[in-house]
Amino acid sequence: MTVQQAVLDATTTDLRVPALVGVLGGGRMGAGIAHSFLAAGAHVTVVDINDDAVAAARGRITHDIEGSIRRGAPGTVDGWLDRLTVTTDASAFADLPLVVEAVPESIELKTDSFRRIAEVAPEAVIATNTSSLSVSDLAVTVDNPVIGLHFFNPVPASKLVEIVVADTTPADLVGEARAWVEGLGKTPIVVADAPGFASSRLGVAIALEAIRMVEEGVASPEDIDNAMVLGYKFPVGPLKLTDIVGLDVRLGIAEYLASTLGERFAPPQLMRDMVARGELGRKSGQGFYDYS
Ligand SMILES: NC(=O)c1ccc[n+]([C@@H]2O[C@H](COP(=O)([O-])OP(=O)(O)OC[C@H]3O[C@@H](n4cnc5c(N)ncnc54)[C@H](O)[C@@H]3O)[C@@H](O)[C@H]2O)c1
Repeated sequence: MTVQQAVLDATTTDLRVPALVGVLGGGRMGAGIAHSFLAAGAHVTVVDINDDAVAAARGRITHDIEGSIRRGAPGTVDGWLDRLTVTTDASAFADLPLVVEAVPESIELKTDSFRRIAEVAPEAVIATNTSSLSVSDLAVTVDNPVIGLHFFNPVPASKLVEIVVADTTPADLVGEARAWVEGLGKTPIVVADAPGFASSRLGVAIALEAIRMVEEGVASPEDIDNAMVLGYKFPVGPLKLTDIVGLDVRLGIAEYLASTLGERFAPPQLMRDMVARGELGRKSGQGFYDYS
């Protein structure tokens, strides 16, 4: 289907997201983001780095589509796939109104990616899925309008999207982004471009205090998690969640927050020791809990 046909289609349907959406990087998050926009009726173009990555991205998105159809979403797997293009050719982003950047978390890689998007789509809104980098620092590399759209993992099941407002984000784009997120069936929260945004900052703060409590022998990991699950209705305790996210990942975030927001985010010694021992949580078989 041509771009023009797609736009024509969109004018006859009731889309609450842009009719044509690009996603740079079809990994864990990019594939989920592509799936969400497909579910909302958009035509989605995913660009990844080589043929293997393209095949893997297509596989992840197809898997998510099959899940949606199984759970009763309208249409057929093939019908959804007709609206999906996965390619290594970034010029496929030409003329798209929105490109979501979901490449790995590296400032060099992301600024380079922003420039590549701007070259082929100088008018596009660029939305970054960064979980920790400054959106304002990324935005200065291009003339395009830029905003943060911080999706959560796994994207299909997560209802939250943080809209991160950079220094240069146009005010009307914040309202548009809210409408897009609602159009995806998710709930937006709007946050300033501060380190850790809202979710990582608060989530990591609670986890660090829980780890200090284990370190000080206040209670066992199970009992600390139960305090929050049963006492405060957390769906998962802060230590179990740290195991799921990965102690190394959370250590990196804590170090970044300590360097930007101050000593209150300094990682506890127990956390450093566990990471040094390779106790990274669920993925390594051992964290605050034993998964072996
Ligand atoms: N994984 C999470 O839980 C999570 C949650 C929220 C936000 N994020 C953020 O989302 C972003 C992506 O994370 P992820 O977990 O999906 O990573 P990932 O490693 O699963 O996927 C990254 C994808 O980008 C592709 N890629 C690498 N270099 C590229 C390039 N130059 N051009 C095009 N594609 C390229 C890779 O081939 C891969 O498919 C990061 O900024 C991360 O911080 C991750």
